[in-house]
Amino acid sequence: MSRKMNGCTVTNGYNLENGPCLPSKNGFGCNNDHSASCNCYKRTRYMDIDCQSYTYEDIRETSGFLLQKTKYRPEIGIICGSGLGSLAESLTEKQYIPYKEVPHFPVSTVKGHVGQLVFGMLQGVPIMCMQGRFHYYEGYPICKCAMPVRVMKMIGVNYLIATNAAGGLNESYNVGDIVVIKDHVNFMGFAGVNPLRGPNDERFGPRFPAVSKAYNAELRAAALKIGKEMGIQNSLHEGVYTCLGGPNFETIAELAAMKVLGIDAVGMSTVHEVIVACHSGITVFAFSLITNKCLTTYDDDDVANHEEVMETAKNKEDVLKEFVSRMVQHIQKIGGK
Ligand SMILES: O=P(O)(O)O[C@H]1O[C@H](CO)[C@@H](O)[C@H]1O
Ligand code: HPA
Repeated sequence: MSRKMNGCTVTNGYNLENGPCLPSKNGFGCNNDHSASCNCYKRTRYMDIDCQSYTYEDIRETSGFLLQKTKYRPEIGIICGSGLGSLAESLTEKQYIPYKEVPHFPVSTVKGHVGQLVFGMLQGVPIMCMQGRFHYYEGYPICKCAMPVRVMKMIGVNYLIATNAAGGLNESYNVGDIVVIKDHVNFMGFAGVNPLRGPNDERFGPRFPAVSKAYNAELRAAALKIGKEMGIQNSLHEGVYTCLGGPNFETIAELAAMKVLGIDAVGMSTVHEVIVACHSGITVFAFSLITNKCLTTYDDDDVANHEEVMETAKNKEDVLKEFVSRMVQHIQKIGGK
């Protein structure tokens, strides 16, 4: 079926001459004629509709905009998971920048993800915090979900603290526990859904990055030590996380399969951010808050739901703020500013 979109004829979502026809970006990058001189054309001519990566220049435009807007020059970035936006509230001298004001940025559509950047100080350290992240199930291509990590890097961020809400599949986990992520299984990547898919611009990182050490060992060890100091060692674990496409929670059979594969915590985020961080040379620390137990038998009366996820996150707010704050202090000690 053909129709007109942004001045070009689109057939089943494609402008047959120039590749997918992107909506106007409010003057950023697209001049709407979709000719060879148009960034939309340049960005998409080699790619299919699911892989409209941002160019280096796009990311420079976004980071340039932010650097102009804020006096902060953070080396540490934090991504707040579902219901964990309050982590950003620990910052002092806060400056809020809504995503909708930032060129090229997606907007948040999920309950529990405010949709703004928060710049400020934590433990005397400048921080850039995402109060709201992007998930594949929202309809964004996976490279778009991970794009803010490239922006962080260009702003000067060298350490990423990625947080998420996750279901606990490991039977020893309880609701409210913290899992320091030591590794992930990229299920979506098995099917080719990877934020690095598409032409590689070496200025972002190498074509074939190693991700076997994605979750920094020194920071993981520090987190376990901090947990001990806080007296939460019995509810603190190290484990393997996986990201599924969502938005539905998992079936019993899917969970049974994942258990066999050694997965401890199940979510719908983080992996794409960590891959892009790793690609761009950012040191990663990530953890899950276990917001619900994965239900693995057919006779369970309960079912997973987002309200429970949000409620658990709210209940653990204070301990998580303390945990993150101590991690920031540690990172500053070992080299972050
Ligand atoms: O991973 P975060 O963003 O913390 O959110 C998790 O919680 C939501 C489901 O309740 C999903 O978005 C899942 O990914
Ligand atoms: N499954 C997937 N994602 C989640 C869950 C879950 O049980 N809890 C929070 N995010």
